[in-house]
Amino acid sequence: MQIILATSNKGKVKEIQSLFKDDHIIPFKDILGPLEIEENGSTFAENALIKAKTIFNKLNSNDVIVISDDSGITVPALNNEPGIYSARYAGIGANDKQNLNKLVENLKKSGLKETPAYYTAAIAIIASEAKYVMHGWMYGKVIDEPRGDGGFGYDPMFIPEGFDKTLGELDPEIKRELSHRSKALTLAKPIIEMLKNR
Ligand SMILES: O=c1nc[nH]c2c1ncn2[C@H]1C[C@H](O)[C@@H](COP(=O)(O)OP(=O)(O)OP(=O)(O)O)O1
Ligand SMILES: [Mg+2]
Repeated sequence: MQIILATSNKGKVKEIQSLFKDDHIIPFKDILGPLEIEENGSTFAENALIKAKTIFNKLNSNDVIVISDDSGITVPALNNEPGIYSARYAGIGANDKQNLNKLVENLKKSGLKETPAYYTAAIAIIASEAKYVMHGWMYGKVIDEPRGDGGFGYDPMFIPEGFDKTLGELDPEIKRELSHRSKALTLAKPIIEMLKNR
């Protein structure tokens, strides 16, 4: 049984592999090469399922477990932007830095130096005759002056609840314990164990 990760995001690969130290988790690119997947769902869960299903179908094997992650940041004071559009906030094909800069600009335009925000992760698992989605959230605030270069994406502007440093500045171990991704993957773990052993 192979465990395949249906993501092209290196930051996610690193975090997910570090949460599954005892398993060999293979990014799909190592088997299928690079692939663009259209994420046209209207929720994190739908998009996670689209990614996992696309890779599961391409692999065409009953002997794989495919895991995907669809995630993003939501800022209630900005009409819940960017939410499921986090990866394309500054336009289709935008990189992490451009997306972060766009969120910083929009905070400044609204005169918000800081405001509550949260990350959501939907983790989908697809295997032969099996389909699951789990969610996790991390609450905190975003600031209009990004700090640090740890993590990825919007991390330099996100301060988790109970801290005064951004995820760009904090030890990666703290994100590993608290993140939306780690919470959803904690729920995913027993399901993956069951699928490995069935
Ligand atoms: O822990 C996080 N720390 C910082 N930023 C984060 C995090 N989690 C999601 N994000 C942001 C990055 C990206 O702007 C969007 C995810 O978009 P999303 O489509 O799920 O991922 P992606 O396109 O980078 O890779 P892929 O679809 O191949 O999994 O939310
Ligand atoms: Mg994506």
